[in-house]
Formats: sequence, C-alpha cells, structure tokens
Amino acid sequence: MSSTAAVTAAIERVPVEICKGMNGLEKVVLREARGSSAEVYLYGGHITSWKNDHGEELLFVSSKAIFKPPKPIRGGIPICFPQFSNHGFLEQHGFARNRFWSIDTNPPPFPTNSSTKTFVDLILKPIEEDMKIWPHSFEFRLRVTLGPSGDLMLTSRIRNTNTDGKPFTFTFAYHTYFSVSDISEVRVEGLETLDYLDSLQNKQRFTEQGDAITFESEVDKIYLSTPTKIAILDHEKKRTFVIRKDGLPDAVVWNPWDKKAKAMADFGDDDYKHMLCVEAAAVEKPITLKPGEEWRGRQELSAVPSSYCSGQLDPQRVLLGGRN
Ligand SMILES: O=P(O)(O)OC[C@H]1O[C@@H](O)[C@H](O)[C@@H](O)[C@@H]1O
Repeated sequence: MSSTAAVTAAIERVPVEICKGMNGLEKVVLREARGSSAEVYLYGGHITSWKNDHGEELLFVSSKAIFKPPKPIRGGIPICFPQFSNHGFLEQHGFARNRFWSIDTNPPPFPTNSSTKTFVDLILKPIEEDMKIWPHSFEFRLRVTLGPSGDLMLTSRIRNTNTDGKPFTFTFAYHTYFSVSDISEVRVEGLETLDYLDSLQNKQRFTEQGDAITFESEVDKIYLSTPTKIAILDHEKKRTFVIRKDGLPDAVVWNPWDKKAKAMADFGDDDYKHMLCVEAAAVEKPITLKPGEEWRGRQELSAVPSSYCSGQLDPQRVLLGGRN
C-alpha cells in the first residue's frame, strides 16, 4: 500500500478530530455516538479528558495545570515510562510524559473488538536527547479507544528496537487522576489484605488491613500483585469507577493531601479533595525486553452508577452487560 493510501485508510477507520488545545498544543478528540468523548494531547500522549454520555468529566485536571513543555500536564492520564517515580536514575516518572508523540497512521495489526471503531494510535520513538540519558532504541505504540458504552481503553505496546543486541529494562504506570466529589467520601475496593510499598516510609513493605481503603491523610503506596479489577466508589456522586488491567501487576494509590498540595505550583490548594490517583503499574518487577521483543500493558476504565454495597466487588454486577 502506498503511504498516501495508508493515511487514507487510517482516516476512514479512525473517526477522530485533530485540533489545537491549550497553548496551541495539538490534541485528538474521540467521540462516541451516545455522547461520550475523550481527548489526548500529542504532548505526552496524555489523556486530558474522558466524559460520559451526559458530558460529565470523569478525570481530574488541575485548573492550575501548565500546558507548556517541558512541564508535564497535572492531571488526566500521564504515561510514566521508562521509569516510574524515582525508582531509577532518570527524571521523576521518566520522559514519555513530556515528549511529543506522533499519530501512527499505519500501526502493526492489532486485535480489535469489531464494535469499537473510535480509536487513535500514537507512537513515541526516542529523540537524540533521550538516547543520551537512556541509550536504547524503542517504539512505544499507544492505542486509545473509546468503547460504544463510553469505556476508555489504553493499550501500550513497547518494543525493543536496539540494533546493538542489548536488552533494556523499564518500569511503567498509567498515572490516572480520577475526578471524585470529596476524597473523604471515597472508598477503594480490591486492594484489601495486599502487600504494599509505602513511598512515604522509604518504600518499606507493609500489609494492608482487611477493610476497603478510605482516605483521611496523605497516601502514596504501591500495592503489589494486585487483582485485575479494582473499584473506586464515590458515595456522593453515586458513581463507581472500575479499573481492569492486564500486564500491569501493581497499583499505585496517591493523594498528596493538603500540605503537599500547597507545595505544588500546578495544583490548587484544595484540589486534593477532588482527585484520587489509582495507577495501573509495573514497578516491583521491572520489565526486561530483548531486541525484537514486545511488551503489552492494558488498562480499561468504566464509570457506572454505584449500585452495589460495601464488600461486594462484583464487576459483573457493576457493569450491567456482565462483561468480564
Ligand atoms: O509530581 P509528579 O512528578 O507528577 O508525581 C506525582 C506523584 O506521582 C505518584 O505516582 C507517586 O507515587 C508520587 O510519589 C508522586 O508525588
């Protein structure tokens, strides 16, 4: 297929709009027939909006977010790669979140559910500056899909394209900022009794107690070997977020609370009350890829009316369609 034909095919298949966002930065807008939508900035490959079919925003983005390189955008879904947080010698959370990604007009074959046609493929390859700090050649393909019922799916495919025969190792997270009505009314289910590393206590290992997780102070924990489904219940909004993940064993839970909120220039003093980060991640056991090898990490988010009680995390019931 000629390159022009490939571009045309991609446009026919992907009914998306590309326009200018904040500070003239390019963004892609995905819209589903029933009214849900999502926005992704090429800067960072960063999701900045996910709305349900009533037009309600489901992600938190700070009103003080700075949409200006090299600062990463505060909120939405930053991609942490090739390093999560300060677990290594690179800048905090790696460099993918403050690089310019491109639209991948001709991605390699990808198994797609035939009912989901609203998606965009992005690609990130290292620039010279990256090779100086992380001397590896890679192709990072990100597919962002909006399902017919408004679910948001992110699939990352990372390939080692080194020609020097060297493997590379990375850690990763989808650093999702969920919008919540009031953090003190929120409960997370699915992480009870698990081991976690507490980033506020030198990454020491502890075991979570048996109750659902609630919030009354700063939290920064990496839950290990977590189930593939986690739920965030927002009592006030009567809304439940369900996170499904694959290839991402860990889950980071972060809320900076009042003192750290005040110390962040791109975060409002009271913003901590209205957000919660639950991040599907691969941190404890870094991923190693040999040249030619590819890794996949997938996250699927749904927002549904809260219709179940405490201790009954049953996404089959939550998601009326009973999908697993
Ligand atoms: O301010 P940043 O670099 O976006 O990071 C925010 C937070 O991200 C979380 O994932 C980390 O666990 C926290 O330790 C960190 O403070």
